[in-house]
Amino acid sequence: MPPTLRPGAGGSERDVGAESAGVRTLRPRDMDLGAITNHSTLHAKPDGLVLQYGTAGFRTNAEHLDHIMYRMGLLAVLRSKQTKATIGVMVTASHNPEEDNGVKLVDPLGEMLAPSWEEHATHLANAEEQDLQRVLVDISEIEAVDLQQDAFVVIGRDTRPSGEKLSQSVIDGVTVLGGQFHDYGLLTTPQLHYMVYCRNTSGRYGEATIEGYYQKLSKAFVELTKQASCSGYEYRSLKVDCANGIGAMKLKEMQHYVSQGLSVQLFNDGTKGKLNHLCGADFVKSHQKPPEGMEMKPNERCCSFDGDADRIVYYYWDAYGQFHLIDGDKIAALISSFLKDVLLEIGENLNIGVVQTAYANGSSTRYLEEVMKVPVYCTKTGVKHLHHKAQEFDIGVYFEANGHGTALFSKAVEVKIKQLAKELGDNKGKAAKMLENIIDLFNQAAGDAISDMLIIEAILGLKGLTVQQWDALYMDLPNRQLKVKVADRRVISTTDAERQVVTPPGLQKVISDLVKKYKFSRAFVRPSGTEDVVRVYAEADSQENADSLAHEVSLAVFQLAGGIGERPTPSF
Ligand SMILES: CC(=O)N[C@H]1[C@@H](OP(=O)(O)O)O[C@H](CO)[C@@H](O)[C@@H]1O
Ligand SMILES: [Mg+2]
Repeated sequence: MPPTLRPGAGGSERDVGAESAGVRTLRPRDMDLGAITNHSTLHAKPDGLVLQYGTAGFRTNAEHLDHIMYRMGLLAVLRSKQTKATIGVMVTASHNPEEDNGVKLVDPLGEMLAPSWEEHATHLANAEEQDLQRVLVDISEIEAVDLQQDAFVVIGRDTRPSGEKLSQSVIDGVTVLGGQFHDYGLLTTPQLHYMVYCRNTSGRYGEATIEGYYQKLSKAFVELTKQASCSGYEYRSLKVDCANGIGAMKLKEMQHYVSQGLSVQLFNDGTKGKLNHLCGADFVKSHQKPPEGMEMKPNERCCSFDGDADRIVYYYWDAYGQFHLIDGDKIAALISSFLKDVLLEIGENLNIGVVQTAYANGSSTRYLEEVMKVPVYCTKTGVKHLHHKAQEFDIGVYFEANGHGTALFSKAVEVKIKQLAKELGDNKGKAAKMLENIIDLFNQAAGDAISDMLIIEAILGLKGLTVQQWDALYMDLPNRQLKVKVADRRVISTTDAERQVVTPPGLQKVISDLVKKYKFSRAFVRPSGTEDVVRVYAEADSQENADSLAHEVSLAVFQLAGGIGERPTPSF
């Protein structure tokens, strides 16, 4: 029996004298199902549209997302009630084209939504109008949500034109379920994660305002640059491609806080170009070439953010006109080697782990394991998997090859380093203070282009490393990524952190045989969680061989996994 209606929408009206939370948590006055349905008709779901909460939430053309936003507002309230904490909702489609948009929920400690709730999100998003009430009731029951509990939701959005209206639909969903909210408006994705983390740790992590974010990061950064031995102009200037996105606005706001230690020159700042079009971290990484709209001189250190500023990659032209990409793998190598050195200096033996995905370049894994002697772990694609694994170490460094990552420090480590910074003198004390600032500079809620950029700049300055020296840590194996269109990408299932195909039968054997034809080679395929494609990755001893292996694997996918449209042709 569905609960009866109560008049009026939203608010935080209490059901006085209700039974204690537990067995059946739903009571007539807890959810105004009538109002939920009425408002839902204003955010009607297009008939037959099925979307899935993927690697990074829902993402598609912005025109198909209004109902999703409303429903994610509803879900955020339930999650907030259940966790008794502030929940975040970020409206963004990251590196996707400007016409797209998307949404993801942020859990209490600034991390990605728990997997069981991703399933609820998918059910709720795909419920037909007449089933919406039932699905909401089901979720509340399964998760034993105490509907008496207050709910608080914070919302942020990137610069997409559709963002404002879609945020409004989220707010509609939040208020109709009686939730309170704060709309931060324009934010980078990691800034929203930061806000959620701050709010749920009573300000211990930082102040939950944009000013608080700038203050925390810039204070740590400026302290670090004071300790740097190299502070010449070339160490302080950096060119940044902002993908015509939110990163430009936020970096402009932040510029004067860090100007003492860093001078940034912004390109693709959104004044002319289109979001992510021929620029941004994803473009640079996948095309392995510089973005348009950036003036680069040989040996100048440059970097690119993606559309919502949670990824960063570095690069430069050498004196011979060759382009060098420094991706997430090399960022992880720089950071973990720096952390190892600092710990050695302090005399602390902590366990550091580096977490990667199958897309990590084979050379990076070899370098980390064999030269740096740090343990490396491989997880499935998607930051939530890496983040989760990284939490197992005293210090967990995680990066996707595309430049999304950060480092996590256990509470015990943070406390210990703070204490050592106070107690120790001389070089040990200096190193402990350095590490204390580095910890503050990392966004431990999520990978963050601004925070990562400041960390990299600080480390290069402290170590006196040029971009070429950093690049020379190891040589990437030539690699290629391709996409194959198939009728239903779910026919491909994988195991071993996505490095082996399970279905369709026979495909793995073909891939393994192809890989054997080349030297230093590796290849794998997996269905994308953000696009309707199957991704193919290959690496080998030469670019020609990597291209050729990737192409052959694409053909195998096309043939064995129901390819549609044109057969893949060699495109390099
Ligand atoms: C190969 C690749 O770069 N995949 C990206 C991409 O996921 P796919 O599931 O591959 O579409 O978008 C994710 C979200 O931004 C990111 O976490 C991931 O690394
Ligand atoms: Mg992004």
